[in-house]
Amino acid sequence: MEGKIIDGKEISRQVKEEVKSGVERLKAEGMTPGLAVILVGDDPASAAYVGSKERTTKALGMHSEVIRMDRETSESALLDEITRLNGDPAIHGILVQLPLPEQIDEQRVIAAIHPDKDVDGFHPENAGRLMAGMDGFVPCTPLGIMVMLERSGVDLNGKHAVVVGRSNIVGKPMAMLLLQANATVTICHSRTEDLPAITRQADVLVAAVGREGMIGPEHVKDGAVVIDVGINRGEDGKLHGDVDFERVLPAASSITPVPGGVGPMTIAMLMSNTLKSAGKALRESR
Ligand SMILES: Nc1nc(=O)c2c([nH]1)NC[C@@H]1CN(c3ccc(C(=O)N[C@@H](CCC(=O)O)C(=O)O)cc3)C=[N+]21
Repeated sequence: MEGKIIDGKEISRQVKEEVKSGVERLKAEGMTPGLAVILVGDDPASAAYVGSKERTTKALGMHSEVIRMDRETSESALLDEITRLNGDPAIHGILVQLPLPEQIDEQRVIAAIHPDKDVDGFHPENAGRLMAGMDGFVPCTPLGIMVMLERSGVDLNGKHAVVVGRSNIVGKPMAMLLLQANATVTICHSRTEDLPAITRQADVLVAAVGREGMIGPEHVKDGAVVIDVGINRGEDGKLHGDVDFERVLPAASSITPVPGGVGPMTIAMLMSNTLKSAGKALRESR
């Protein structure tokens, strides 16, 4: 292990370099991986994320298509767009930026994406595959966290991993991946009684609650590895994690910062999932 602060930016750079080489190999075989991102509405944070995904996709040599739809767009118009992309051979990954406006049912939209193009790993088929230990797309944030842990030399075997948060996007798949890596896993959430008593048992603590600075030193055992999934835009306009970084830092054996931790890994794994999808499409076309 190197420094105490896990450098997500640096690890994401390495992953992206590896993806870039993979893209070059596929292109030499006549296959260009393609990612389509659908953005509904004009929320500035969502627009910024989509812009960053588009830039990264192009920088790695992949084909990028961004579809911007009006905030008033109907669910059926969005479903039609997904159906078109499901049938487009130049597109290997489809991502619908969340959250969606309230007239649109997120679950129905996610279920409409072909599971083989679901590079977010949000489709129920991929969720089921993860739970069953079958190959499929794994959600980018938890997958990125596993890569960070591996490349920082964190051994999960037999360790107690505590995940705070039970979303389909982070908490639940994170718990599955940690379990697969032979950790003993506990999932905590907003109704958990005496949260600090449980998180203090964690050798590895993953905070995915969505509340700035929620995890303080009283939640952390000495020597724990602390992973901060929070992306809260503070009143100061800056990004803050779910972990009170400065106060938790002394106890942690290693810790991810925000920004520069989990966020960049999420985008890197999206690129990796898109490459994986294109590789599979190429193999299946021969
Ligand atoms: N269908 C879908 N898939 C997603 O993967 C998805 C989504 N919807 N909706 C929104 C969330 C959020 N998300 C982030 C990705 C990268 C950073 C990231 O790179 N953050 C940088 C800083 C960026 C900044 O400064 O604003 C960092 O933490 O260092 C953050 C957040 C993906 N999401």
